[in-house]
Amino acid sequence: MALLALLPPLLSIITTVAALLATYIFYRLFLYTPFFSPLRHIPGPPKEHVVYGNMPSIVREPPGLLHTQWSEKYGGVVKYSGVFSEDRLLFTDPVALNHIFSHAYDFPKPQDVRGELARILGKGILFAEGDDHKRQKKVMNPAFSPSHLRNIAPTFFECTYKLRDKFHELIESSTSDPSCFASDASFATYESTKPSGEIVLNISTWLSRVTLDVIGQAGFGYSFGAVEGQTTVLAAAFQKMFAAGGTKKPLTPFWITVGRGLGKLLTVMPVDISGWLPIDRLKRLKAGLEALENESAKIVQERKRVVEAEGEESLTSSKDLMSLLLRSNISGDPKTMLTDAELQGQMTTMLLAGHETSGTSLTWLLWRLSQNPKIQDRLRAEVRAARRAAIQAGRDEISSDELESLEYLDAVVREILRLESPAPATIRTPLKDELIPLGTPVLSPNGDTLTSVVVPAGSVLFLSIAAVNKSKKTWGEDAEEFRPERWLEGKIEGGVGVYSHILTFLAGPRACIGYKFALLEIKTILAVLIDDFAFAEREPGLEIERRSALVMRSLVKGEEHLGFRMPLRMSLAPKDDE
Ligand code: HEM
Repeated sequence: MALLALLPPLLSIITTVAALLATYIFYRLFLYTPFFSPLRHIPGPPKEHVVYGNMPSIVREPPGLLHTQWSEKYGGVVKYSGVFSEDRLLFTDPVALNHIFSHAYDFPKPQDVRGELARILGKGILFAEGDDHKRQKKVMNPAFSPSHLRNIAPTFFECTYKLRDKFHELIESSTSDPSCFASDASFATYESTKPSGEIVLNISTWLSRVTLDVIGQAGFGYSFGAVEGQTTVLAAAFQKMFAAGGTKKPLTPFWITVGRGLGKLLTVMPVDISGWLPIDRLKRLKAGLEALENESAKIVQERKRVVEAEGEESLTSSKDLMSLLLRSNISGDPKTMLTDAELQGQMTTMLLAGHETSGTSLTWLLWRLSQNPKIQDRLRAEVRAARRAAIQAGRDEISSDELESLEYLDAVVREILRLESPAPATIRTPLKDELIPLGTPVLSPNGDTLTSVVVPAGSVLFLSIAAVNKSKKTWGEDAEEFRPERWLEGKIEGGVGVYSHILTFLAGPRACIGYKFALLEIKTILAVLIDDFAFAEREPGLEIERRSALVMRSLVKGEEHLGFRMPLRMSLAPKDDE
């Protein structure tokens, strides 16, 4: 009876809450953005969908395309709608971007985009914020200095030689990869008609393996043996994660909305409930991350044990980044020392940040070269001339400094990093209301000229790397073309970034700490491979699609169901006198 008496007031509370919620949703969806949002004066495309905002066309088009088009049409700051009609600000104006990146600590990554990765990498530099980040960066900087990179350059060559030898073995035994073809029948046709000395390989798998070996060896003195086909616990963890991190189907606005809602929920929950959710992808990601965390902890502990048993000298002969970190941690100021958890966080961070990024850059690069035999020839001639000079000087190989001085190699690498940035964008949110200056004013919908914009605390700022790197204003009408020669034609004006006017490695205190490592790694792998091998498309004009899955991956158009791949024809490169 008593319970029954409670029913009417309970019902009335539920009705009131539901009515308030409905009113709030109506206000957010229909009234807030056009009439009350402080961002309503910023130009941008009309909202397409009441719940999904502009997401339907963003997911329909190739990654970054709409952001590039919007910034061309509306200017360096554009307002568009995300899921739940959340206002998003797209910034491409170089002055605005410099302001945001140079005040990096006032514009951290939003909590919900940090997601699951941050749970494991939380103690590493990528997700550290404020003073923690400054302290970690100070300890880590020496490990990425040019002099230290010179020391680890031989490791880059050693790992690449293993890949080169493997490719020779596969060409000699005429072993193509059947998974590069749409069907058994098309593989059989290729096998029966192929020119002698040619094979087809999924180049992205091999480049992913070699960059894993490089970061394992140069980063931690750890041998993944990925090119040789070994399966270590760490390599298996990676495999799990990247299988989980990518989806061959484009995400629909509905699933993006669910994903964002879930991300927000997970960040506000006091306990980690992600393992209980019946989502296979999340479970695999979590299992991979946990294995990664456990193995990293073991490696760090083993290193520390050796240092404790044998003294600091045990590190002197080791050239990997972790040894250097341990050394600067021991000899540095105790106040700035990294904790064990932070050391381990750096290891998982570098494995994640420094492996597939370089691997996919190389994949896109070999694809572009496969379409451009003339660029391949010019690059090969430059590398061979440098090798001949090194051999005449009594050395086996070109030095890292000589590699750095090769102009055309440098132009090719800059061009691929401009055009095919592994990360297409990043997101930031201001901690407090901010006034962001614009280098070029934009016109608001009511005709006012805006020379700066006020962004309230908590706004979502979408910083499109792709749009900046392909801006016609900076790069000219052929901005979308792969044309390394542009880097040899004189001074480039405009753009923004820590490296070469491009945003690929971002800018300011939160720019990629490993970018010089990545440049040397990419140049080494490319120089070794291009000297020995020639690359061509599987079929002339084969269409390749881009899909953003942690990094920008490749799919063959019409064969998307077969997963991320980059099938290329490979043969021995002609000798100089041929
Ligand atoms: C082509 C290769 C690479 C690209 C395009 C790249 C790009 C980036 C980008 C865009 C960020 C900033 C992410 C954000 O804050 O939203 C970043 C951060 C970072 N990268 Fe790289 N990266 C590459 C290779 C590497 C390598 C080889 C390493 C390590 C050996 C590395 C280590 C890091 C670390 C530790 C951070 C965090 C820096 C911080 O927050 O202060 N990266 N990278």
